[in-house]
Amino acid sequence: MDRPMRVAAIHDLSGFGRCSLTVILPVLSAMGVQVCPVPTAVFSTHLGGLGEVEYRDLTDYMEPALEHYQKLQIGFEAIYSGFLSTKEQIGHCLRFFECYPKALKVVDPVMGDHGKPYRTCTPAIQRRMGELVAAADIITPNLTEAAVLLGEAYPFAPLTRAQGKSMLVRLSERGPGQVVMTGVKLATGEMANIGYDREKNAFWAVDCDYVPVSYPGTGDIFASVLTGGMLTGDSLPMAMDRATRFIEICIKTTFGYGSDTRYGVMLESCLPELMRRDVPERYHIF
Ligand SMILES: Nc1ncnc2c1ncn2[C@@H]1O[C@H](COP(=O)(O)OP(=O)(O)O)[C@@H](O)[C@H]1O
Ligand SMILES: Cc1ncc(COP(=O)(O)O)c(C=O)c1O
Repeated sequence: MDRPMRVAAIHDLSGFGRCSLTVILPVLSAMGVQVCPVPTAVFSTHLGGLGEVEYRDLTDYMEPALEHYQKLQIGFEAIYSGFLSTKEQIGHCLRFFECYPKALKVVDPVMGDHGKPYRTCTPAIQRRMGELVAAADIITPNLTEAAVLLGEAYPFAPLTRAQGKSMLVRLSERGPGQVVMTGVKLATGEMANIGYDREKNAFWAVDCDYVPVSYPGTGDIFASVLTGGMLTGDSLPMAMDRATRFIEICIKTTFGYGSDTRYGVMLESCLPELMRRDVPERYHIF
């Protein structure tokens, strides 16, 4: 190949606060993957507690941008979607999928956290997100999003291994051959990222060294490192492990400095870690 792997990244652009395209671009570039951002909206900051946000919707931009790429015969090895603010944007993501049938289709179904949908995530978006998930190869819901996709109540109690596996399998039955659930509290007391590969009939877990603080953008960093790993030769558990370990470094660094949590993790100091490409070995069979 005469160029790096290339990803169309369909997400919002939050200017301040280190989430969505603001972290996805540097993460994938550091991993040697070219990103073509397809912004769905521009926000002055993310929506997590930084006051009245200045906002421009870009739903109308998505289809013409796709047509332009098609006209130029630009190839993409992956189409990766995240935070979507209107149900029409989900239709545009599906068009990207149709136009690039060979691309790896990664859907981070950003809809909520801690048992609650985000205020922008209307019932219509929740319904259509199911269609996008059905067309995906890999999905990366947190536990809240997994429950929404399955139409179940959020499980407040820690999950047993059997419950975790059952959720992974049932999500995979909706379409995607690989499912990774993030931030799962297990009955063993661990917090883990758990994954399932339907074709290989394999279940994986990577334990997280939990830090008692929450930052915006960690889900986006997780899914982008996972995507970068999958495009550059990692197996699913290796990519899960790489993503988990990298966020852990970002979180510990940021927590150590005691920075305002609303400003996100100190990605800039941690990016060199992603370039090392050591072989992950902390994952285990779930
Ligand atoms: N406080 C934390 N301590 C350790 N790891 C964390 C913490 N917060 C997030 N992570 C890591 O980042 C991943 C994604 O974060 P999560 O909060 O689950 O995503 P989302 O932002 O989509 O809800 C987690 O699965 C975990 O690996
Ligand atoms: C505008 C916007 N995009 C994306 C995200 C996703 O962030 P996370 O990676 O924490 O799920 C958020 C969360 O605050 C957000 O407000």
